[in-house]
Amino acid sequence: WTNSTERFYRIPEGKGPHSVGCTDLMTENAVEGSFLRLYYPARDATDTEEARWIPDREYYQGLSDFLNMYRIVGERLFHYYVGSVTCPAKSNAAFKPGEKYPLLIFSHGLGAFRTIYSAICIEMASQGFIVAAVEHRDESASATYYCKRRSVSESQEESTSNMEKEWIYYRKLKTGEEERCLRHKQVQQRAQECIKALNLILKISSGEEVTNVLHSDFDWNSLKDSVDTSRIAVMGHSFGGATVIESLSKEIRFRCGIALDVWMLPVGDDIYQNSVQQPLLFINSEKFQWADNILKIKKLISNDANKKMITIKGSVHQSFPDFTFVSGGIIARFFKLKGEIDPNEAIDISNHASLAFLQKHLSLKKDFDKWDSLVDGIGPNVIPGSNIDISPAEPE
Ligand SMILES: CCN(CC)CCN(C[C@]12C[C@](c3ccc(C(F)(F)F)cc3)(C1)C2)C(=O)Cn1c(SCc2ccc(F)cc2)nc(=O)c2c1C=CC2
Repeated sequence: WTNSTERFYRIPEGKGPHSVGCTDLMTENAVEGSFLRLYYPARDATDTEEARWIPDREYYQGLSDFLNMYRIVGERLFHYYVGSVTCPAKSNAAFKPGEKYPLLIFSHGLGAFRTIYSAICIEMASQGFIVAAVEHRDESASATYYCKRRSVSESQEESTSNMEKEWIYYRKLKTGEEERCLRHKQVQQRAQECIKALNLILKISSGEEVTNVLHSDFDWNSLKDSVDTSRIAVMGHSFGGATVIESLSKEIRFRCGIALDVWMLPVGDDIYQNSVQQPLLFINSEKFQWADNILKIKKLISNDANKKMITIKGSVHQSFPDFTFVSGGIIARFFKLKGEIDPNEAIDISNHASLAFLQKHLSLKKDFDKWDSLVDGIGPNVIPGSNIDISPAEPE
């Protein structure tokens, strides 16, 4: 939330050569369907307006639940402070045809949902990626929904659309419930949803007709032959980082992965038996990580030159989601939404390292290799490996 001096806090625009559009896609009228926000290179358009950052008020209710606030308090606070925030992508703007773009699948964190990593997704789209930010239905999102077809009798007049939104809210851990077990089950579902989203986007690129149960005037046929099917990667934050690891181990078409401040708890032990062959970049914040988590990352990296870890100095866990840009003052400090490093600087380091890593492992023909040094942890505010000391304590 911004007080008067910070009213200019906005989610940063993409810095690449392309304008960015975004549109929502939901298939099937069931929880098993796909739900994603697509960010894509768009034709320059002045007439289209920016997309709403948090599109439904139920997301505020879900965030209140997740943050253990009373819904009537949280819902109004969020509506008042961020209800009018837009993300710097043109809603349903015309897709820019003409080249095949690499594809990025993005997986959100615990208590998050598909729209709140727009700074990362918009930057990637502006640099020439098609980005599908999936919304998980594993009850780890603050809120999500699917469209249930209303029975004929209920939909009174023709005018009211015969679709109603069936909301699924964040599932808290029950007392006595073992967290690792729940999160391991959820990460499997999350990986399946990333693979389903991949198949859906490939189906659209192949020219097949898909039904979008969310009626928007976006022309999905314009995406025919738009995806470079040999250049596909998966990216995610925290729980979404664990989803990256699980997705790589299950789907070889994901050529590489990027895990932002990964939460390793949900990852099963089988992963450490060389189940991840693809290149993998871990980009950590300075403050979130702890020894056990770093140990698991190191076990996964173990002497594989294509698996790397870097840490952004002065950053925090919330340096990756968008709240770090739209918040300020006491709230930002109370919830640790910003680190010592300027939020824009932190996200630039993360995005530039990501682009250099993607160029290398997707053999892109771009100039992202100018940021190669960041992937080796060389540059301002970045270090190789982790700042967490895990050397086993010397015997007293
Ligand atoms: C409350 C008790 N506890 C429930 C388990 C939540 C504890 N918590 C720290 C929080 C998230 C916090 C947050 C956000 C956003 C505002 C806002 F006001 F700006 F909206 C405020 C306060 C509260 C910082 C996290 O869960 C951190 N975390 C996250 S945060 C992802 C997220 C969620 C909602 C957002 F709006 C933005 C980002 N994603 C993960 O995958 C994992 C973890 C931890 C392990 C795995």
